[in-house]
Amino acid sequence: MLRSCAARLRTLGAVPGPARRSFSSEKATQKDYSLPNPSWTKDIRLLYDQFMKKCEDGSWKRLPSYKCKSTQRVQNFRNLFLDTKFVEEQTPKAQIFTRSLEEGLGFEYVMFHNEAEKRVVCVFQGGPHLQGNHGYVHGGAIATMIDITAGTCAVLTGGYAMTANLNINFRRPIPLCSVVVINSQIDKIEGRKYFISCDIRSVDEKTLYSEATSLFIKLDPNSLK
Ligand SMILES: CCCCCCCCCCCCCC(=O)SCCNC(=O)CCNC(=O)[C@H](O)C(C)(C)COP(=O)(O)OP(=O)(O)OC[C@H]1O[C@@H](n2cnc3c(N)ncnc32)[C@H](O)[C@@H]1OP(=O)(O)O
Repeated sequence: MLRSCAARLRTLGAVPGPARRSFSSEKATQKDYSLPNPSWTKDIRLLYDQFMKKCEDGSWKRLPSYKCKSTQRVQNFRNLFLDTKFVEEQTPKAQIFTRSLEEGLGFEYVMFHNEAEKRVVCVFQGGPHLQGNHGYVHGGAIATMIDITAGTCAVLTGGYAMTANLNINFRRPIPLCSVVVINSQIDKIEGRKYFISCDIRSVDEKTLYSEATSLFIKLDPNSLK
């Protein structure tokens, strides 16, 4: 399976040659990485198209995704929660972890948000550099995807929040280079606490790969700096 995955990526030009690095130094920081690219398989394109159709009546929205982008939301976060010295010295080098690998090799995904249902769905294709056990996606990569999907759900519902607790049951291993659907929804809000559940299923919904519950705490500007 890994061989076919690498061959497909090579055909698509997504596997780097010896002189290229895994971590990209490209300047295209304004590129929207949630749009289809040549490494996307038929499955992720199909789901992308289905969700884009659902976006037409405004009930769902595709969420753009950047390596690093200075949006108003990011500026506000910096002002409220980071100290000035850190911002000046470190944030110019900062990049979104899940967008740091070369196209097709790591985290390929697109998220959709349904505001009325307080749900975020992420369509995810785990590339060959996310291997844990042979032929399967690493559990840490799965946890990362659950965290960012649930985290996005929390932030879009309640504002800046951080993961306080994340419990995952890994039910079935996720084959490398396959496409899965990560579904997150807010179960309960208690003050600053956002309880969010998440599951990961196969495209045909028959296989449940992972289930998770999480707690996100809405940030208090006075408690972080
Ligand atoms: C368009 C695109 C949109 C983009 C969106 C961007 C999405 C990005 C997504 C990125 C995703 C990536 C995300 C990441 O990678 S987040 C990275 C991993 N997480 C962290 O590093 C967080 C570290 N922890 C903290 O900083 C603090 O503990 C926080 C901020 C969480 C709370 O400290 P704070 O000082 O503020 O609050 P408090 O201590 O007064 O607690 C408040 C209440 O909460 C209860 N409590 C606290 N902890 C726990 C616990 N573990 N279990 C159960 N309960 C807990 C506590 O008992 C209290 O309850 P009560 O006594 O009031 O009843």
